[in-house]
Formats: sequence, structure tokens, C-alpha cells
Amino acid sequence: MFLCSSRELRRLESTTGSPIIAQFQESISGATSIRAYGHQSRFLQVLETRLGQNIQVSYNYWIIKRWLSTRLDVFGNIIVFGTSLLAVMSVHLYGVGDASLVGLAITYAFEMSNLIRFAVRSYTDMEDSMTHVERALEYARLLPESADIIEDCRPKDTWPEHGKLEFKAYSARYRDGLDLVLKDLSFCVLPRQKVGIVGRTGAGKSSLSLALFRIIESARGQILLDGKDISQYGLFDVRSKLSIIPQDPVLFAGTVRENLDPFNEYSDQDIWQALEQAHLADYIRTKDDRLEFIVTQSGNNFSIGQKQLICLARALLKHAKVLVLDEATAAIDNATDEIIQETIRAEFESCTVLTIAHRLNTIIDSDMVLLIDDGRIAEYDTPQKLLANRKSLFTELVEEAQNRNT
Ligand SMILES: Nc1ncnc2c1ncn2[C@@H]1O[C@H](COP(=O)(O)OP(=O)(O)OP(=O)(O)O)[C@@H](O)[C@H]1O
Repeated sequence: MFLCSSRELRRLESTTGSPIIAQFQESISGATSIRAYGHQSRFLQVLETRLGQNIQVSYNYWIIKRWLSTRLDVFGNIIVFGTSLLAVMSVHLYGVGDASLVGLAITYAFEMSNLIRFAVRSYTDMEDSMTHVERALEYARLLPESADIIEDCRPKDTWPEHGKLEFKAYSARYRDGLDLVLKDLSFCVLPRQKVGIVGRTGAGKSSLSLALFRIIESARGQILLDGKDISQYGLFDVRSKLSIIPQDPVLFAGTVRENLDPFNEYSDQDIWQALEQAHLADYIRTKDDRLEFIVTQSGNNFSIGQKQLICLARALLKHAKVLVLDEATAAIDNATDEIIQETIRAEFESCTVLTIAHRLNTIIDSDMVLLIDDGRIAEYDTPQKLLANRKSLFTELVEEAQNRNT
């Protein structure tokens, strides 16, 4: 009875503990927004509720531990009392043994009761701690992504040589059981083409870039890069051939060099050249440690614009044939936006570039515009042709954007 209850309570203690840590982390990282919107009391209330639930479970857990301790103590004392009584009785009633033997028997009885207490406590502690192993196993049993490298099927080092991208009746969903977010997409991006991807919120633009990096896998259909189905290769082989400047740039704790060249593949000269092209070299030179300058957790000692420039430098260093810009310009100032656009036009001239854009002016001069609506391709043509058609959805989006700006 004790084991079942204590195991369940320990399990509950862990599951009610995780939301407290998550809430704490959220509150620390979002402290500025919480204060700005005056939501301190709401966050405190949520934290108190979660702490309350955890303390309730912990209290019960420690209470049943005390319950066991008391019973073990009583049991131990019964052993010592029984042994002492028998020893004294045997000396006085039957004249067997003497004081030294009685002393020895009582000492052993003490030792014995301590040992029993120790054994029972160790066993119950081990049972309780197994709930942690159980949780670790739960994570270990999660379905892993595909293999990083498939030895029998590796692309050539030079792949992709041209950067031709083809979606063939491609559909994808986030998880089994969920609805398709990309539905039957069929389109082709020719080498060196610059394609702007537009659509309303939730249309599936970001999902398209996730599909290309195989963060979500195909439910039906294929994505071909230079004629090769990307699903046949390992994830490392596919992802290392593509570059992305994400909406929310990711930097890792480490040095500037480690962030630009995590696998130590490039020379200092290459790294500085990429920084020059990304217009970031002057800023890094002002730091005493230069390329060894420390980037703190999540790159918090860099502004969002600078983080995107570091991502741009990373993409420049990689010389990938396909670049995806995921709403890269949505969160930065016009000057940085200009730098990024200018560098992309100049340095990625020979690459295929897919730009997921909210600001339509950044893609109005692209070669093609892909308009996604509810996960399907609604329009795919040159911006000039789409704008010439007064009834096209693209014209509608452009007019809406103009009306918003006036
Ligand atoms: N992690 C996820 N799990 C399940 N569904 C998701 C997930 N992320 C997005 N979706 C769903 O996929 C659909 C497309 O979302 P997506 O983020 O691709 O749209 P989007 O066009 O990029 O929107 P936005 O312009 O607002 O970024 C939406 O209906 C969304 O609810």
C-alpha cells in the first residue's frame, strides 16, 4: 500500500514541478512585456496555483514517508524490547547466560532493527526514484527524426549544382492525426530564380520552409532538388546544403566564430569576408576579442538586426545554392533591411532564393510570386502578370497593403 501511494505521489510531484519551472522561465524571459502590459498579478496568480498544487503533493509525499518511519521505529523497538525481555527472563528464570551475553543480544537487536529500517528505506527510495527513470524512458521512446546520414545513399559533394527546386503533388502535416497544412503543392523553381512566397496569416508559408528542411515530413508527394528526392538522403546531408535566415534568428552560447562556423571548416579570412559582406565586420572589430567575442545564451548581447546579420554571414560562408528567408525583414529597422536585401541581391545572385515576406515591397521585384492560400497554391506567376490581373489575390494583397500604409 505504501509503495503504490508513494510511487504515484512521486510521479505527481515531478509532473506538477515541470509547469513551475516553465512558468518561471517564461516570466523571466518575458518580464519586460509582463510589466509593460501590467500583467504581474496574473502571472503571480498562475505561479501560486502551480506552486500550491506541487506543495500539496509534496506534503502528502512527506507525510506518508513519516507514516513509514513511525512504523519502522515501532517495529525496531518491538524487536529490541522482545530481545531484552527474553534475555532477562532466560537469566532470571532459567539461569542461562550472564550479563555480557544479555548485553550482546540487546546490542545485536539494536543493530538488527537499524538494518531493517535502512533496507526498507533504501528499497522504497529506489522505487520512488525509478519514476525519474520512467520519465527519461518516456522521452527516449519518442519517435526520432530520420537518420542524420544514410551511408548507402549520400549525395555528391557538389549537389545541388544548380539549385532547381520542384514540389511534386506535395502534402504535409505537423503530426499524425492532424489536418494537412500543405496540400498537393506542385510547382517548380528554376535555378537562380528569386521567388517571393506570400499569403495570409496561417496560409502555410513557414510550413513550406519547414518542409524544405524536412522539419515536417511529406505525407504525400516529393520535393526534388536538382532532380533528387530530398527524402532519400539523411537529414544532415539535406540541411547542410540549404541556408536559412529565420524570422527569429538563433545564436548559440559560444564565440562569434563558433556561431559562424560550428564545424570549424573555414579559415579566418573566409569568416572575415563573410562578415564584411554582411556589413558586420566593423562592429566585430570594435570588440577586443573579435572573432572570440562571447555570444551569450540565445545571443542576448546582440540586437535582432545584428543576429540576422550573423545568420546572413553564416549563409554567405556556407555558399549554399538554395537560400530561404523566412520573414527575415519583419522585425528589423529599414536600414538593416536595406543591407540584407542589397547583400542578398549581390551575393546570392547565382543562388535560388525563396523569400517568405509580409512586406510585399521586398518581393515585388522577384522573378516569381507564389501565393499560398489555405495550404494550396492559389497563384504562381511573375509579379507583373499577377498585378496586371485586377482580380488576382496578389493584387488584392498589394492593394490592402497600400491602403494600410496610407
Ligand atoms: N507546430 C505546429 N503544430 C501544428 N500545427 C501548426 C504548427 N505550426 C503551424 N501550424 C498550423 O499550420 C498552418 C500554417 O501555419 P504557418 O505557420 O505555416 O502559416 P504562415 O503562413 O507562415 O503564417 P504567418 O504568416 O502568420 O507566419 C496553420 O493553420 C497553423 O495553425
